[in-house]
Amino acid sequence: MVNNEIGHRRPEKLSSATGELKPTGGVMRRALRYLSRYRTQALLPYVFLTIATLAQLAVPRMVRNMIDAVTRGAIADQVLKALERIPATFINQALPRILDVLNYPTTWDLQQLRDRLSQDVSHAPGDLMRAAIAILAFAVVRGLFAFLQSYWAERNSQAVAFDLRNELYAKIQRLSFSYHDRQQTGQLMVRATDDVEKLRLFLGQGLLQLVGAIILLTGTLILLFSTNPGLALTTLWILPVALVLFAVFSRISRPMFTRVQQRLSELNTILQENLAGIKVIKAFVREREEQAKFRSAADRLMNQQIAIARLFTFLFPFAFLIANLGQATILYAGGQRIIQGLLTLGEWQEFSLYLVFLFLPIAQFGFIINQFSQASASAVRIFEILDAQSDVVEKPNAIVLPPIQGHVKFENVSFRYFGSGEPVLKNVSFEVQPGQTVALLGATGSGKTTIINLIPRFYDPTEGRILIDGYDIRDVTLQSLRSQIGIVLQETTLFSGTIRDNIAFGKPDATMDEIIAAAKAAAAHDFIMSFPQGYDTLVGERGTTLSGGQKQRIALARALLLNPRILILDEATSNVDVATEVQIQTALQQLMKGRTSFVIAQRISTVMNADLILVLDRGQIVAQGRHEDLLEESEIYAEIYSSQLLDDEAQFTADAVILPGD
Ligand SMILES: Nc1ncnc2c1ncn2[C@@H]1O[C@H](COP(=O)(O)OP(=O)(O)OP(=O)(O)O)[C@@H](O)[C@H]1O
Repeated sequence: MVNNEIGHRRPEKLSSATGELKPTGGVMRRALRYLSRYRTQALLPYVFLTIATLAQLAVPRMVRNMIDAVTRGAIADQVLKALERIPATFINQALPRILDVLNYPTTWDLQQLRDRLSQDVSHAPGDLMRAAIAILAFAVVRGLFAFLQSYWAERNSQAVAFDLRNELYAKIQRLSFSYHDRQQTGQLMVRATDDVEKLRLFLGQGLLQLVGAIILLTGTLILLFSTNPGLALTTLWILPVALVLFAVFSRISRPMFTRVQQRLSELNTILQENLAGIKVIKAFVREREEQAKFRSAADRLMNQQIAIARLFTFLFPFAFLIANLGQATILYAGGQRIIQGLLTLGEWQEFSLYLVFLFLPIAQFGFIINQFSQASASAVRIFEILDAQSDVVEKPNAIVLPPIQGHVKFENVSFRYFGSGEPVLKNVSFEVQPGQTVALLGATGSGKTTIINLIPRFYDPTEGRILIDGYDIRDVTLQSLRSQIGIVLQETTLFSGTIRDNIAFGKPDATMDEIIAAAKAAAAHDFIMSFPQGYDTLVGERGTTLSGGQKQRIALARALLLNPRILILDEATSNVDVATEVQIQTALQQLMKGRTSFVIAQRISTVMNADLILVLDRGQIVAQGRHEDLLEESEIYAEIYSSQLLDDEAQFTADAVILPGD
């Protein structure tokens, strides 16, 4: 038995539509690695931040110097005036006490004291000026480095977002069909845009704020304790209280942020489906219901966001209460120490300012934790995609498929879609010689599309194997395999751009002559030339709208340009008129000539001309052979022939009549 190991492989982690996965520290470490790719550039904002924070920390000390200079000068002035009014005998008696109270050496005489007091008075304006200039200088340094820090942080985080978006896009492109079968487009879009933005915000701002807050907190504590350990101790109680407060808030808010992302994804899914299916909605007059569906999703998103806003309106009053209590403690305990002569006015003010610096980082921690929660929830959602394993993987030692002849062999191929119990294909075996045309016939859901999806490895068989020119298609590189297979599906997708770009989609370096030749063979040249801009006519979302038949012929030209040895066609001509049908029919025959072609047949002519007809019934080949033989041998074929194809006979006759002269 040939068991396909790859076919059994399932994605390790299924991307959850609900995003209920728990964020882990590991994902954030991994996200940080994206930042560390930028090495020195990634460190710059942290260097600037440290300088700006140190400048910020210096300011209260300058304020203290300023106040102390002013009070010293003012007190000296008053003492000088008092000394002039008191008789010298009294002063000389009390001099040692006076010197002691003023903190001067008790051995000084009156003249020395006077000189010193005059000096204090005359120095005060200079000290005041110097302190003011220092405050200004520190403010300038802080502002300048804060600017540099923000600029580089933004630059780096944008670079990370750029990398992540590109990686996500590349991965989404690489993931197999079965992954996309299970994913909602809206979900993928939110992950590639909004989730990347959330992670970027944390890497750009949150992380920097965290480091800034840690420096500020540590610096403040060191300065407080070095100034007055006793007073510092009295303020410390606010640290644990604030930490508990913010921890509680972050715990409550974290799941709320995850729910916001889910609601946003739901809203996007509805929006995306509605935009893609706008015609169906209008045709079935479902605008009102769809609007209601959208509105209710928008409502759920809004409610979730309001819930978060409500939570945070509670946080601020609490935070301010703690800050004010801290201030009150400082004012009271500091005031007492001043009365006892243990603290200067300047130190009192310095403490009061540093207290703000103590509280600020703690308040920031609350926000940073929330930002971290949001970012890690988003990172989980992003890495889920990046880690998703494609069901169709290229072997590490895959070889390049050499130019093929087009011999195709299915050996006992069975296939089951992910999540579906019953196999959709059972023991399918057939062989096609180079250049032959294979027509696939069968009731709807019998497995025709599934068979053709296996040839370019959009899915891998669950059992059995497929050989092209004797190569197991799982042993060759996807690029070399798919580039030799041309596919024209019923539903034609054109991309925004010119007609020329669309034809050259699979071979961008094609010359204009090659493009025109392909268009002529696909019976598309004439209608293309009827547009004023010819091959430069814009199509796609904002360009000229082409008819179904025109789009199909562009798709044919696109496949023809690749000159593939194997061709896969899903015949559908129901939406075109007889003349176009004939043109397409001719183009198709042209296209199939000399190539191994697999056609999901709708037309009797295709079936009658086919070298091999595969009749499918519930995933099994119930008959195979040529038309004449099958008509005699297979009851089921005769039935399909009469019920599904015979109706086309009139059409076929009409085509046949027109064809010779075409
Ligand atoms: N992506 C998918 N995931 C799960 N099941 C699928 C998927 N695509 C098709 N199926 C199931 O596999 C079976 C075969 O589908 P397939 O599209 O191959 O039939 P078909 O013969 O091409 O039908 P039709 O003529 O209607 O296009 C069906 O029962 C279908 O429901």
